[in-house]
Amino acid sequence: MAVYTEVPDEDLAAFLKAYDIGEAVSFKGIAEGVENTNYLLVTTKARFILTLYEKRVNRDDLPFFLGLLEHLAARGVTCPQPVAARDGALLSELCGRPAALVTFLDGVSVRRPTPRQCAELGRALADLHEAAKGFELKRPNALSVEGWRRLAESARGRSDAVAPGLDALIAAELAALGPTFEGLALPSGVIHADLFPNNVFFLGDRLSGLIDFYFACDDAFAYDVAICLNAWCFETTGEFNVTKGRALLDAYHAARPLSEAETAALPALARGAALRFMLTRLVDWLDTPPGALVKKLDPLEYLKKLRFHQQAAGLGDYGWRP
Ligand SMILES: Nc1ncnc2c1ncn2[C@@H]1O[C@H](COP(=O)(O)OP(=O)(O)OP(=O)(O)O)[C@@H](O)[C@H]1O
Ligand SMILES: N[C@@H](CCO)C(=O)O
Repeated sequence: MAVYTEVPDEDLAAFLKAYDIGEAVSFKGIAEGVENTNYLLVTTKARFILTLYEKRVNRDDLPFFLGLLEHLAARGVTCPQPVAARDGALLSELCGRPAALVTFLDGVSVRRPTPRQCAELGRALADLHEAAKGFELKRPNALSVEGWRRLAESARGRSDAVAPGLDALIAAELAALGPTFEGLALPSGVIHADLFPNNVFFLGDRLSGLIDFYFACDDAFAYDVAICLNAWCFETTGEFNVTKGRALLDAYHAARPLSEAETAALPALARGAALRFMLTRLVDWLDTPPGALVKKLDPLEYLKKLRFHQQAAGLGDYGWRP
């Protein structure tokens, strides 16, 4: 579930008065997602997604996210477009939360992507990196090394209950990866930073849209590639699928060639990306009260990926060469 905030009918009606989007025909909470509250709103004119921004989204970041969607849509990326109220505002307030309406995208997300779909994703990621160039707002990555250290601190003394030895492993990874990440000087710009299969829509094998830009930030493009390798190219059994990895990297590289420095950094970036998602999942796992109506994501899935990257000797283990 991700309906943290129930919107009473009268509040919705008052909210909609500010928009010129027709009369509401239906309004339903969307079960998927873990971060924000999302509703599907159908009006006499079109379908929309109404998002109420919850705990992890900082209100000050919303102009970045909504402005980015406008910038990308104007450059041919199929992503939700913010809908302005009559007074031109993209951001509003509903039930005490910041709220925005965006356009509805057609398509379905896939659970087990095929190599063909990994290739589509690779190309779309490269196009996204190119299209975001020139976006004037900046947002540092709050979940880079400093963020990992904060998460590790919050889990310290509790993580061994999730997996024996996890506290020590996290400390060792931070010591090994921290300086590497802080010293990276790779081509950077706006990255999505959470482009998991549930945030990508397909119509058949054709990628039809990208959603959920609420972790987007300025960071190394190759780090975004590494996040996607983790999210798209491992099997549910925990093995890295070299065919999917090759498909994703070939397609990305064809659209935005990776430099030598970027390719050399990929294994370390993938290891850092695995640590990042393991940590956010771990802290959510530890802090979510039993019985809370939210789907907890398994930190151990990312521990397995992290172990794969720890043992990888180089790009050869990913089955790819530029
Ligand atoms: N513009 C859109 N068009 C169509 N469906 C959408 C759109 N935005 C969101 N959805 C639907 O709502 C669901 C949740 O959205 P989203 O992924 O943005 O939520 P979230 O809480 O930020 O999730 P998470 O961070 O866990 O991925 C999506 O899986 C999708 O089904
Ligand atoms: N994509 C994230 C959750 C949403 O931010 C994960 O799978 O851990």
